[in-house]
Amino acid sequence: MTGSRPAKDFFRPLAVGAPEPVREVPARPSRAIHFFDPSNAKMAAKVPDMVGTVDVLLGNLEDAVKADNKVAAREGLVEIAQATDFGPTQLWTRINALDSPWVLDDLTTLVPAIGDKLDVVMVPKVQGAEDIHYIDRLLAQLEAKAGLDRPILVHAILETARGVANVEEICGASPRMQGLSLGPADLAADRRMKTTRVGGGHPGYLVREDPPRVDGVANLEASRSTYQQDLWHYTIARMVDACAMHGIYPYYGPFGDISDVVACEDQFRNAFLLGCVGTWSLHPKQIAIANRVFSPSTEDVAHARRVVAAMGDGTGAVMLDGKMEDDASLKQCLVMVELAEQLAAIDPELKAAYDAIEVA
Ligand SMILES: CC(C)(COP(=O)(O)OP(=O)(O)OC[C@H]1O[C@@H](n2cnc3c(N)ncnc32)[C@H](O)[C@@H]1OP(=O)(O)O)[C@@H](O)C(=O)NCCC(=O)NCCSC(=O)C[C@](C)(O)C(=O)O
Ligand SMILES: [Mg+2]
Repeated sequence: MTGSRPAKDFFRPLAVGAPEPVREVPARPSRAIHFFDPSNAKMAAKVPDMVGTVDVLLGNLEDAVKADNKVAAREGLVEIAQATDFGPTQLWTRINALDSPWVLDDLTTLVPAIGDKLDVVMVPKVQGAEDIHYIDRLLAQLEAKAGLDRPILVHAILETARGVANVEEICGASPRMQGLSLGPADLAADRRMKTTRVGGGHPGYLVREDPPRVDGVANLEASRSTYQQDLWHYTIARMVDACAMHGIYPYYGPFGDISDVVACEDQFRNAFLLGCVGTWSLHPKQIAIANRVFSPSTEDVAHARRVVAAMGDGTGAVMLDGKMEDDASLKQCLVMVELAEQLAAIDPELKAAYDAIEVA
């Protein structure tokens, strides 16, 4: 069984006339998912000029949009999407939560009006496979009615303890599943964690080095180094495994301290190293950080290409710079090389940088 459907039915459209589900989620670059509030005139005005500068533009309809502006945000998104040629940039939306009074109108308005331009619908506060099944069927019905020829994909935000506990079944609930993001603010609240920040670390979450000992007696008065730990490590790691298992993509999420660009970059890089393919950008200045962090460095690409070249048919073990490389490290390097190729295809600056690498 795949989700609650037998394997033979998993890739069948869920409504007569709906497009065929995808067999494999396309690996489209999505280093930054840039959030904007379509009801905010100043933000909305900036969107057309952001096309081509960011991998994903996301019209946000849920939290951070005032209740009084929900209709204006929905209508604003329709207007922007109809008036804009998005070129290589993907258009996503975050709909309101499934238990909210707005979500049904979000979907029944957006799919007929701009379904042909929407790549992904992000669903907040997903608790389990049943939430994805609901969206899956509804999207199929709306796609069929609108005569769409490709399915809109679904991205779930992990922001409840139940969602985290059910993460594997959420990822496998539908062929529409494109990926997952961490929702650290709602998740912290739901878990009764004691951080009031939107993502990022916390100075209280640390380990301390052992006290020095003199003649076997600990000197508890001595000053000792402490090391801040990552509050989100467990959840991101679980998310990465669940996504990899199902062939879909994990993303970090929001970093709310917009002014702290250094810590933002660190948090993004931790997620990149653990396997995430991208993150969110809440403010234009976070786009460059995400693009930089989620693009392999030229040093990493150069090393990866050297290993690929040195490994010949891909089997056996070789020494490079005093280090052993073998079939498995080759696979690690291929991850880097393939990502670099995908990004070079849409980012001319990166392409030039990667093309300039000389394999020693
Ligand atoms: C943080 C805020 C309030 C600072 O907004 P500001 O106006 O104070 O910033 P600024 O630096 O003064 O802005 C400079 C210029 O950039 C514009 N601007 C500013 N931001 C954007 C943007 N995103 N896109 C396009 N343009 C933007 C802004 O309008 C202004 O334009 P101007 O020069 O013409 O005056 C603002 O950036 C913002 O509202 N960002 C989006 C916030 C958002 O989407 N939050 C929801 C996602 S996080 C979340 O939901 C949690 C989660 C996952 O659910 C869970 O963990 O549970
Ligand atoms: Mg949230």
